[in-house]
Amino acid sequence: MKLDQVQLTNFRNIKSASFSPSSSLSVFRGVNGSGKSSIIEALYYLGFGRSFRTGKPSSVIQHGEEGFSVFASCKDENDVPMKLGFQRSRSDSFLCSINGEHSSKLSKLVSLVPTQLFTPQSTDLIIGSPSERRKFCDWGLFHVEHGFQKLANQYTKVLKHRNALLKQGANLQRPENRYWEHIFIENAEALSKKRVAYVESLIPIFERYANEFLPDFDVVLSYQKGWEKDASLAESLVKKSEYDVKMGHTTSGPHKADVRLKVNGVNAQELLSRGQLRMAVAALQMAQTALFNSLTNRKSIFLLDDVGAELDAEKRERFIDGLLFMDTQVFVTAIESSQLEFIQKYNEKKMFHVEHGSVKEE
Ligand SMILES: Nc1ncnc2c1ncn2[C@@H]1O[C@H](COP(=O)(O)OP(=O)(O)OP(=O)(O)O)[C@@H](O)[C@H]1O
Repeated sequence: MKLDQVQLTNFRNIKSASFSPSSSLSVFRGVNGSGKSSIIEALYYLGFGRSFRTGKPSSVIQHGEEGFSVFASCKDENDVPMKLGFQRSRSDSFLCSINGEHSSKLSKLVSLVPTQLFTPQSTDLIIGSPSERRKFCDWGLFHVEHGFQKLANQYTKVLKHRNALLKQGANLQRPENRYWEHIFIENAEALSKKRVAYVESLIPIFERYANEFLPDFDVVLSYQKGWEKDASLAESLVKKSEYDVKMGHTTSGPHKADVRLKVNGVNAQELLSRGQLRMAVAALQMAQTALFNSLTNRKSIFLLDDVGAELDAEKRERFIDGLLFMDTQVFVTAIESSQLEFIQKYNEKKMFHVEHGSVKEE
């Protein structure tokens, strides 16, 4: 999917803006507060239906206005034109639209716009909680495996049910609860199997990028299933049954899984500098992009906000080179053009100047 026209209305300081991005690289330049990140945030809405900067959607709506909208026309993989949109109002309701058809279901829209984001905060993928890494893994699965979302939703439902039983002090090993335990294990193992297979496919691709971005380190990626290594989930649940009742929730299962990154044998954050952590994130996202391309034959969108922050010029160039090589549609923001001198070499690019919420092609 490539966006060829974008229209924003009442989005933060952008009253109304319309631009035609390059199918390859689009660069947005402007001073602090001009509206660059808002453009990235608006595009992110098409890929995720939410902001990456705030959990309060009303903060995104322009002061004094009732709602914002993001519309894009694009071409799908078979070059068929499509019109996509996302609107949100202060009453907290949202509406997605695909070729003029409105819906309050997000999954169809976001499945059409596979998007990844890299910002100075992206190191959270490594130093943040395991849920960040599960989300990363599930993004890939959502976009490559039809039916994955249904499986993940089903698991969340049965987990909730199991936790409710635990809160009531129920012993889940007793015969009257065996049915629920069976359903839980079945769903948990199905979800876990998908994740294990996905990370296994990702590892060799990631290692290639890690060698390129962090050549001085021995970087190892692995998946931890969320229960004892050498036991089955059923065995772990039996072992933890008393503890789970005491805690009032389930402490084994894919909701406790993690994707670990070890560098020279220790956790990545113990050894890598902030810039190196960013490079590790870049390698993970490049690997995800490459795997997505090879499994789906589709192309994705990559948003790079504030690319100058803590990535040296050579790494910035390597990152963007790699993404463009994979035919990704890349959107980049930067304050200074000096941060992106290397982009002179790309023939296919568009430069935009952002000033007080207005966007002009240069
Ligand atoms: N709901 C809103 N309505 C109107 N303006 C807003 C709203 N939310 C934020 N702003 C303003 O929008 C402007 C653009 O912010 P944005 O983060 O997009 O800037 P930026 O160009 O990325 O800046 P920087 O280079 O500092 O990161 C800021 O001046 C901000 O105060």
